[in-house]
Amino acid sequence: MGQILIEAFLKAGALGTDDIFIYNRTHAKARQLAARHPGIHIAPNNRTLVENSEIILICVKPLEYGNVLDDIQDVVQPEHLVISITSPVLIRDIEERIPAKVAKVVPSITNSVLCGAALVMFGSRLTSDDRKTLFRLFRHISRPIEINEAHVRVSSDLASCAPAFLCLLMQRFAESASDVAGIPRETAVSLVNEMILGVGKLLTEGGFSLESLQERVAVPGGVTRDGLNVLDQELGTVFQQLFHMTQHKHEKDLQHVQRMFYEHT
Ligand SMILES: NC(=O)C1=CN([C@@H]2O[C@H](COP(=O)(O)OP(=O)(O)OC[C@H]3O[C@@H](n4cnc5c(N)ncnc54)[C@H](OP(=O)(O)O)[C@@H]3O)[C@@H](O)[C@H]2O)C=CC1
Repeated sequence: MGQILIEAFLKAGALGTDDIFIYNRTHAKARQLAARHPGIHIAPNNRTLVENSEIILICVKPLEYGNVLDDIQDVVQPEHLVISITSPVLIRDIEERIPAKVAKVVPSITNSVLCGAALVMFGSRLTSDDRKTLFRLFRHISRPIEINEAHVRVSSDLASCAPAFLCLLMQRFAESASDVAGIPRETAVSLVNEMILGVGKLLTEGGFSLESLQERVAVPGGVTRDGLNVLDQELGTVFQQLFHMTQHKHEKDLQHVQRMFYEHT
């Protein structure tokens, strides 16, 4: 995600390569990224990165947060803006460990094409100017939407996991078309891909809502209306089950991450 975010900010012209310092545990990965974007600075460690930066994005897996905060806690200052991109590490737990202003922004792979939402949550130390700075930065690559941290899991499901969920649904959709009606799979996939792009535009730029688009396409007694009825009946509680699973996993992850996190204090 760190790489995706850097490349999105560069693509959008929000930052120049000279503005960016990176550090990665496996140094070769940082070198590869810097080689692709000459001008990016490679820091030798997390401490030096912080000493050279105003805004710091932590893009490691949840269980690595403790290590990164250990690395930086002596050098990070109250004026630094530290942004976490992970759901199960709570803002208040980071604030307890470092004196910086802390925010959480959960991006989505859709941000790599400068689309989709970024979920924004503010810690207690950000001023209104800091909030504007953060929104301005992420507006270059996404539609930043402020959410309550208590809803981070379900919001991430909808904004960040959903590209994968939707691709599975669309894959099944195309495969079934091929199985039942004999259309070549590649043709079915191309039709579905183009349709999804069009639906995205209709919902974001075309003035349609989820409901009004269904109404617009489905005429009473027509095949779309019958298709909607089949979907309505057969989908049952599948999405409720999905969200129960992610909520349950989030609770377990929170407990696990918090245990690991406080082992570092
Ligand atoms: N994947 C997604 O779509 C999304 C992910 N996220 C969040 O982003 C975070 C990262 O996920 P993702 O990019 O998929 O994970 P990856 O494992 O692909 O990337 C994590 C990177 O962090 C590096 N790293 C680990 N420990 C340290 C350390 N102590 N100091 C410096 N670098 C370190 C790893 O280096 P090494 O090469 O040595 O392993 C690796 O390159 C997660 O917390 C996830 O929840 C948020 C939104 C969407």
